[in-house]
Amino acid sequence: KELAADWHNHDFQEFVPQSYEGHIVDATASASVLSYDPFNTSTTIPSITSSGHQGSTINPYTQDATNLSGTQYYQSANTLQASPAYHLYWPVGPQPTNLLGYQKTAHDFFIPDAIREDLQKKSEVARQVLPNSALPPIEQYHSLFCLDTTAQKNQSLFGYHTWIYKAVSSKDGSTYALRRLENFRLTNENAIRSAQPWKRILNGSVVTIHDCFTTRAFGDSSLIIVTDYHPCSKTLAEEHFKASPPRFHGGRAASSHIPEQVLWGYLVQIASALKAIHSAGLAARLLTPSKILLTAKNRVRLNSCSVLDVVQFENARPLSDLQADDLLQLGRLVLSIANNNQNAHLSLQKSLDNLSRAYTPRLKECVQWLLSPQPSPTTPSSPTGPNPVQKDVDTFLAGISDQFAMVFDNELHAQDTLVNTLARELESSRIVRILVKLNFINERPELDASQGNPAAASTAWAETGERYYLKLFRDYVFHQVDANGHPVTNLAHVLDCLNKLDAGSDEKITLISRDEQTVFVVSYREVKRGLESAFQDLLQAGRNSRK
Ligand SMILES: Nc1ncnc2c1ncn2[C@@H]1O[C@H](COP(=O)(O)OP(=O)(O)OP(=O)(O)O)[C@@H](O)[C@H]1O
Repeated sequence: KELAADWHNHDFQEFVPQSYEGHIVDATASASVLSYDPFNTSTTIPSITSSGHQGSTINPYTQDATNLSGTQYYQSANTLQASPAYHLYWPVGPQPTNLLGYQKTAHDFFIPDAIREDLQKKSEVARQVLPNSALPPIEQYHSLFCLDTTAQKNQSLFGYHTWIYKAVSSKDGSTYALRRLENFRLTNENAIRSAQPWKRILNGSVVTIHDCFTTRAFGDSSLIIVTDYHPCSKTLAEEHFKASPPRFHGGRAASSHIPEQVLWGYLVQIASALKAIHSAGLAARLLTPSKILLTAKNRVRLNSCSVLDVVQFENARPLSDLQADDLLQLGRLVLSIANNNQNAHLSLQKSLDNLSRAYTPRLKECVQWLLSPQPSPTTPSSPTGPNPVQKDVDTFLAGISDQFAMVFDNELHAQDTLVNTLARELESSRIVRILVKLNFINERPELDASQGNPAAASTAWAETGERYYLKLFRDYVFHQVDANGHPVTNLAHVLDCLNKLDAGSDEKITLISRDEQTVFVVSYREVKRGLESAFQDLLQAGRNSRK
C-alpha cells in the first residue's frame, strides 16, 4: 500500500499512470503475462517463459536463437537488414483474456501492430531512393523517384503524358510529389498564375498544391505541379477497379459490393473538399477514380486540382458550369464504384437499378440528385429534400447532413483511439528521458575538467557521493548476472526499475559494488534525488562554461 500511495505522490512524480503498476513482459512470448503485485514491496520479478509459466530457466530475451526464437525484440548486430522485417518486431499471439487488474501483456504498452507497421512502411517508402537514377534535379527538388507503376500512359485526362515523381526539397527537406506534364508548351504566362489560388486551399480532402512551374530539365518543356506527398497511397482506380481474383466466403463468391458506409465516407469527404474549393471561386474539374488518392483506410483526397486550370487556360468555361460539373462527376464516381464499373454512367438506368438492389434508397436518391441536370430557375422548389432550384454544394451538404454527423462521429472515435495510442508512446518517452539522464552522468570523466580543474579529470565525479549510487544502480538495472554468472537481459526488470526510479518510489533496493565489498540499501527515492542533483550539477557546469 505504501508503494501504491507513493507512486501517486505528486511531490515526486507529476504523473504516474496506473498502467505502470503492471510491468512489461517478454516481447517474444506473446502469450505470457507478467503479473506484478503493486502491494508487494519485494523487488523480485517473476521470470517468464515462452509458454507463460513462471520459474523456468529459459530466458525469453536471450540473443541465442537456438535457445528460443526470442531475438526479435533486440536488433541483432550481426544481421544488416536492407529493410525492416515488420513482422519480426512484435509477434502477435493469442491475447490472454483472464487478466487481473494489475496484469498487463506486452501489447498493452506499445502502439498496436497495425499502426506501427503502417507508419514504418510509410516512412520507409518516403525515404526510397533509386541509386544511379537518371532523373535530373528540378529547381530545389532532388532525389526524384518515379511513382507511376503502370507503363500505360493515359493522355485523355489532361491531354499530355503525365508522370508522378517523389522528390525532396533542398529548401525545407520535406518530400513532395511532382506531377509532370510532358511536352507542355506555355503560351500564356497567366496560365501558370491560375494555380496560385490553389495554394490557399488547405482542406483535409485535397492534396495540397505548393508550386507550379515549367522546366526544361527533362530535355523537353514540361509543366511541373508540386503537391503534398502521401506515402503508400493508391488511387481509387487502383483500389476499386483493379482486376483481382474472386474472394470466397463459405464456399460462395463473396459480395464484391463496397460497403455503403465507405461510399458515404467518400461522399462526405469529397463534398467537404468541394465546399472549400467552390467557396474559393474554383472548381475541382476532375473527379475521376484515377485522380483521387486513397491515403489511408477510407481516407480520400482530390489529386488533380489546378492541372486543368493551367492546361485549359485558353478555353476556360464559366465557373458555374464547372462547379455544376463537379457535382455531376461526383455522382458518376459513386455510381461507378458502387457498380464496380468505371463506365457505369453510360448505362445509367441499369446502374441505378443495381444501386437500388445493393444499397439503401437514401444513397440512390443522393446519387440521382447529383446526376440530375441543373434545374432551370423556373422549376418550383420542393418542400422535401434539397431544393431543386439550388443545385450547388451547399444544398448538397445540407441534404447529407445526417451522413456528415455519422462520419464526423466515426472520425472522433478514431481520433480518441489515436490519442490513447499516443499516450502509450508518451510513456516510452519517459523511459528514454530517464535513460538519457542516467547516461549523461554515469562514468562521466570530464566534469571536473570543465570546472577548470583538469588535473581532477577522472571518473571521480561520477563515482563519488550520491552519484556512486547511480553507478551501482546502473549495474543493478543493466548488468545483473544470474547465479551462474550469466548475463540477465530481462526487459521487465529494466522497465520495472526505471519506472520506479522515475516515480521516486520508497521501495528499497540493495546495491552492491562490483568487488562485493560495499553494500548500500537505498530507496528509489534516494537514487532519484541523486540523479536529479547530479543532473543539475551537469547543467550548472554547462552554463558556467558558456559564460
Ligand atoms: N501526391 C501523391 N503522393 C503519393 N503518391 C501519389 C501522389 N499522386 C499520385 N501518386 C501515386 O502515383 C501513381 C500514379 O498517379 P497518377 O495520378 O498518374 O495515376 P495513374 O493511375 O497513373 O493515372 P493515369 O491513368 O492518369 O495515368 C498512383 O499509384 C498514386 O498512388
